[in-house]
Amino acid sequence: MNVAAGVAHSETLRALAPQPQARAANASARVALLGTGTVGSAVIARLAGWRGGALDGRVSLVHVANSRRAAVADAIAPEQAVAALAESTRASSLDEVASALHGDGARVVIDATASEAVAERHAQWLAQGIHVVTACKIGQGTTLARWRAIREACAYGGSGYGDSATVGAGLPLLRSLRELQAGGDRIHAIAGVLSGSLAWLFNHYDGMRPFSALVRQARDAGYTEPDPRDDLSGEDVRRKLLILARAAGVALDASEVEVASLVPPELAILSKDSVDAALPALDGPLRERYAAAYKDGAKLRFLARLERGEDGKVSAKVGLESLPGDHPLAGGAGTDNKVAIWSDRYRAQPLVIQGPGAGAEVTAAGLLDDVLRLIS
Ligand SMILES: NC(=O)C1=CN([C@@H]2O[C@H](COP(=O)(O)OP(=O)(O)OC[C@H]3O[C@@H](n4cnc5c(N)ncnc54)[C@H](O)[C@@H]3O)[C@@H](O)[C@H]2O)C=CC1
Ligand SMILES: N[C@@H](CC=O)C(=O)O
Repeated sequence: MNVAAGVAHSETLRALAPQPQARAANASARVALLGTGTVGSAVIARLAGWRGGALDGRVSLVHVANSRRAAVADAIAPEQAVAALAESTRASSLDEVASALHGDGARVVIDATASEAVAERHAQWLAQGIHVVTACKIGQGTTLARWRAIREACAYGGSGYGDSATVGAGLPLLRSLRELQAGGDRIHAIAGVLSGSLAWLFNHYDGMRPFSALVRQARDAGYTEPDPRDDLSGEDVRRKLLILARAAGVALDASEVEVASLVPPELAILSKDSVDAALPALDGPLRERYAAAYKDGAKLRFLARLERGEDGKVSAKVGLESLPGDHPLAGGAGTDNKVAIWSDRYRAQPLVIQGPGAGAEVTAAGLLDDVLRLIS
């Protein structure tokens, strides 16, 4: 187990980095938005809502793309972005993002996709001095090599990585972990509900309505991943736990997280298009889990746990647990994430952070907060 790998040679890299291009102080930041689905559309709507207010003019949308098309212009009015994209005949190409951003002002890519191909580019953009703000966890929450490449590219390019939306949909989780450590604390343990969709499902499931019907409802409300099996399998929570662990100084590998999936094998093997019809495969096993918990007066909660012993040994696991009804982590409503953090100063009573952990609007707000922080 590697602990506290951190950013070994970031200082050296920063010294070698090209000086960021001088940019006009009053220029709007140039922003490329990748993804116009649930989260990307909410980013566009929030930008449109800035019109006429204090934040008007802080950013210019210069590139808006989904997986098929892109609209590129010197300033795309957010109100026109959806129509501009629909009318565009330009094919979406990740190769064109950096050139579209060229010009005065800070440059930012907002990743509102769930795309491996986009995540693979994060480090390249960062190394070019382009800030990356992401809702997608595939950048920092998969391999250690990619996580390290992102850290090193930030140091090299003098750029920033906005990741608040990757865990807790913008809740001040990563920020708090970083601030505790900046103040000299060592993080001892983290435990809690990290999935907004699974929180919503287990807050609503009463053993009567089929669990699969609730999964469809959570998907339609925009809480699940594009493929809800990414939530139900625990993979999304594993990624979030990896992001938290790495931010807490634990260079955890994905294989070191024990994951108990809720997806039965017959559902796991299907193509994405066949998933909806097969969701009822979830119903029987979850009815049984619910009945057993109910008999004991317990509540089902999908939890992530990370513990670091004094000797540096780390254990990490993700899965459904049956908690006593009055357990502190059993509380919350809707899509609430609820996360307890133990550190040097919070030894006996943890710091607890709770709030909505999924949904387009909170996620878009988290992304744009990061953009504003990075360009100011
Ligand atoms: N829905 C939520 O509550 C939250 C979602 N997230 C993350 O936000 C991301 C987006 O989620 P949704 O909006 O729900 O997904 P979605 O499936 O609604 O939208 C994804 C968008 O990405 C686009 N896309 C895919 N590949 C692309 C490429 N190469 N270039 C440009 N665009 C590309 C698609 O065309 C689509 O417009 C995911 O990574 C998810 O984990 C994070 C926090 C909360
Ligand atoms: N699908 C995710 C969305 C936010 O990251 C979740 O359910 O938490």
